[in-house]
Amino acid sequence: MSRKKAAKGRSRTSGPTASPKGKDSGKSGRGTAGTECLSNGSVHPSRPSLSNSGEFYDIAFKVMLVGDSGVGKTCLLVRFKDGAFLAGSFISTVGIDFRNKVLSIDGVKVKLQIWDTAGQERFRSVTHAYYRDAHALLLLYDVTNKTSFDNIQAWLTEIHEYAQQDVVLMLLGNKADSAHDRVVKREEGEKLAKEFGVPFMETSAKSGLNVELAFTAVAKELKHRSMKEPSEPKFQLQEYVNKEMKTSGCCRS
Ligand SMILES: Nc1nc2c(ncn2[C@@H]2O[C@H](COP(=O)(O)OP(=O)(O)OP(=O)(O)O)[C@@H](O)[C@H]2O)c(=O)[nH]1
Ligand SMILES: [Mg+2]
Repeated sequence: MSRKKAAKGRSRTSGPTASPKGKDSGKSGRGTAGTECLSNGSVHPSRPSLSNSGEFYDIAFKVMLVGDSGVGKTCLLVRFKDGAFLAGSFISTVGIDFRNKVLSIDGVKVKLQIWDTAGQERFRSVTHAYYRDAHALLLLYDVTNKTSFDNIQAWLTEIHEYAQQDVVLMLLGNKADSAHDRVVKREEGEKLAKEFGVPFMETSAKSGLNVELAFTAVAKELKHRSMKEPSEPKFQLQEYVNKEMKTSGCCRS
């Protein structure tokens, strides 16, 4: 539905042509009446639109989950969307999928269309096509997997190559619940994020730690960017996250 509208407004290039296999992808046409495209590509209706799940929303954005295979992208999305954890055997994502969720941000209904990408190398060319359409990227590593952390720099290079220049980016160290298996300290994540000027926090799809916060923070940033009055101060994503964040450690809350 709004995907095509949003893609039209992109400053660099058009959106992906591959047909998504997300839950709501089959239904289209509703929710586009009365919409206008902002220069940043968000769909900003002049009156509320109806999402395919039947919820009204005022503004819509695309968020993409990226990172190595197995870091927990699908689990993070399922936790956020359904409040559940996908325990048991790991089923690697094939290609790309999306789910929608409408959040209420400062009285505005913000629809996030969240794209869950496959982390496996063989699907990279598929996911590259979707980067340019994303308003925000959540880049994940797994705190129990050093390689996934070491690969963050390569992911950032890829993001700079394929995503919009002004894309909202956040680094997430997932599986923070796995204290015994942890090999990447929170401080290492913080240091890397600072080096690249990216907001950071640790999450757990298993316990739910900071999952809602990660998506809410991104939604707030996107909403502020597109609806902010010129006199309003810029939204400080990392500051907001620091204030709201819960940590997995013993001593910070
Ligand atoms: N302990 C713990 N395990 C997790 C967490 N998130 C995911 N997992 C486990 O990690 C494995 C991989 O999770 P997925 O969400 O499927 O990983 P993915 O990043 O989507 O992987 P691809 O689809 O291959 O890119 C699964 O066995 C999950 O149960 C978490 O926060 N904590
Ligand atoms: Mg997956």
